[in-house]
Amino acid sequence: MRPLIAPSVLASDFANLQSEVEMLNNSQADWLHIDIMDGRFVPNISFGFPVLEAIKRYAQKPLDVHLMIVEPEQYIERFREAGADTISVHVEASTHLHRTLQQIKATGAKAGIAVNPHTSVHLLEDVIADADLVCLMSVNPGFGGQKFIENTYRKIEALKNLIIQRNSQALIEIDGGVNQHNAPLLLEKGADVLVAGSFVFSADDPAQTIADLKSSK
Ligand SMILES: O=C(CO)[C@H](O)[C@H](O)COP(=O)(O)O
Repeated sequence: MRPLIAPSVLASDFANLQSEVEMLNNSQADWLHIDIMDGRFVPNISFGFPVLEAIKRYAQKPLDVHLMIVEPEQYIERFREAGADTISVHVEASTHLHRTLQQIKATGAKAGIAVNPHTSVHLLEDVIADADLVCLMSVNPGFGGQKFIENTYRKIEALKNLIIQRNSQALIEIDGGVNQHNAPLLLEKGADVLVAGSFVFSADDPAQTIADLKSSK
């Protein structure tokens, strides 16, 4: 099956956000990946509700919102109101992850779990059946343009096994350092969704780069 492609808006030109979103509307992108950083969970601050609402005004595709924030449960409803279609919270930031996944679903959004590179996917054993998506970080979160961490391939295999064992419907999303070179092996190992920021937005032709990723095999 062809992968879902979710370009990361973090790497776009914020001074021309409307035209960047329109480019994505006219491309083969499936979702828009939106990174929310609070300067506490990660050592960087990106943007918040007003920018998400602005993106939503122009986006014709689902918004896949990745919360890199502490106490994400405090803001779930507001992110949904601002336009999120999928909301992913970090397992490392969620004391009551099962409850938070139900809270996300109660808003009508899809519920995702994001996992840092150092965190074992086995921690998800008892919640994987409640997740619609697992976002495996293939860089340490906080910044675009970092080098892909090779151990991610092994984690995809372990996660895929867990999903099968627990009869979960969760999609596996890979986020960080994704490019045309590592995409084929990521898909072979079991990835369903590829997030790509700098690889897409630094290309001469971002829409063509998205199309190339979409036809990776
Ligand atoms: O979550 C993120 C950073 O925390 C970004 O989505 C991710 O890094 C994608 O950017 P790039 O493709 O440039 O690595």
